[in-house]
Amino acid sequence: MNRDWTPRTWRNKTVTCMPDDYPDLHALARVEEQLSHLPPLVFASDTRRLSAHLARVAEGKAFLLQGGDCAESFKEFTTDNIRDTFRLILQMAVVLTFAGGRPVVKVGRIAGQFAKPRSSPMETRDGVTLPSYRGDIINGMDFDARERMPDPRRLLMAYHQSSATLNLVRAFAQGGYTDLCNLHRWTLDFIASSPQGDRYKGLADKIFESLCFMSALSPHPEPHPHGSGPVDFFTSHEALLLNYEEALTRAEPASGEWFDTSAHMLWIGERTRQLDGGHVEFMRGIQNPIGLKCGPTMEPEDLLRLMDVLDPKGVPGRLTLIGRFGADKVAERLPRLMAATRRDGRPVIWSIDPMHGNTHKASNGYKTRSFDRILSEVHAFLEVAAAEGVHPGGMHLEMTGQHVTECLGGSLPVTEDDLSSRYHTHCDPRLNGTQALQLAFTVAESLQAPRSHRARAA
Ligand SMILES: O=C[C@H](O)[C@H](O)COP(=O)(O)O
Ligand SMILES: C=C(OP(=O)(O)O)C(=O)O
Repeated sequence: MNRDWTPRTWRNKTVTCMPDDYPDLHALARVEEQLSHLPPLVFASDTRRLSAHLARVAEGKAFLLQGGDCAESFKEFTTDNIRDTFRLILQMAVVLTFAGGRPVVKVGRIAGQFAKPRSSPMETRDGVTLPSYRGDIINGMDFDARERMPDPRRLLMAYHQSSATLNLVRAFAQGGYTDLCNLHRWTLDFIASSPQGDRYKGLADKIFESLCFMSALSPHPEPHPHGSGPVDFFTSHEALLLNYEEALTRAEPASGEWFDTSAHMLWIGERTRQLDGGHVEFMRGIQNPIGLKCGPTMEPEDLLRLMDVLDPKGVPGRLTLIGRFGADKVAERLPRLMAATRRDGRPVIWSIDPMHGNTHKASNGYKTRSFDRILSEVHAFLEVAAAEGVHPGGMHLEMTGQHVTECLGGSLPVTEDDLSSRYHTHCDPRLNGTQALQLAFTVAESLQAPRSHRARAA
């Protein structure tokens, strides 16, 4: 246990990307106090179970799929949105499990992903400058001076929405709500129109046949003919707003160890990973499994020093390194980091976020990402991992089950002209359901190849 750490020690450090313009600091302190008495959102026992699953990923015996909204919002809080994201993660997991022959650990960017780090604290439109939108837990998205003012009541709203979201997700997960039949229906469109259609179709058909076979064996008839019973599904978000995280951090009665009960897994963003900063200070003391975004400016020495603070003993499953370099930089920047961790020997997980290094502005002004570049970064990650002899442990995606038009391309191509039709994200562009599933199939193919070799060799 860290004797010099408490949930508040981050307050003695410099923090970046947190709002410092609350108009009423007493109101903020009252809300923090209120939050600290509210029930935990997740239990330490469930968080420990995720750590055990992640330890298997670290051993190369499982794969981590982490995905969901860029930013959850109060406006888009509907049963359909939650159900569709949950179902999409399950469907992708089936594809990856079938192809990779390894269990997939399912972690949503959900039930707490409300705070966003921004490149610029201010935004100017038509000569008017206001504070940037920082996520619904801090301020509002409308370009209006009142909305853009940080409001502490939003912390409570985010807590309650997270609680309701968790309630729904637990019900889906426990009720065996998997509806995997849809996998086949969902794939049909993109399989038909994709140049790689036949390859995907072969895999989709095999999966569907296996699901039908399992269904025939199942002693449970309707209502979940192709469900696989309860599933383990975990939540995660970026630990950006440290006063919120502090208020939800509690000592486990039996062990006295500290758990951040706002989510099972938390991660440190690319903009807040300073070794001596408040975010690293906070994260070093909690027992939750943690993620660390690793971007193109990170040097091997930076990474090893961060590992010394965040995972000094090399606990399997404790630390997931989430690369996010960009398709044009990954092949140059990733190998030296992977080589450094391999030489170091601590059993970290390597995962890839192919979203955050691949954002650009379309000619019509929309912030977007190209599916081809996303795919290219994932492929490069798999190739580098193979060359370095490191397990490609996971994938971290901004995605939604909704049929949005936010990222360009895919086999049912979204064009620049389509972007305006269903662009609903509150911050960055997400893969839609079809694009996300196509990505899962493509990765599955790569994971399948070494497995087929193993099977033939046996
Ligand atoms: O999701 C991540 C960040 O919050 C986002 O990429 C920042 O975007 P910005 O550069 O528009 O501020
Ligand atoms: C802000 C994010 O990513 P990054 O820190 O990698 O930019 C994110 O994942 O929401």
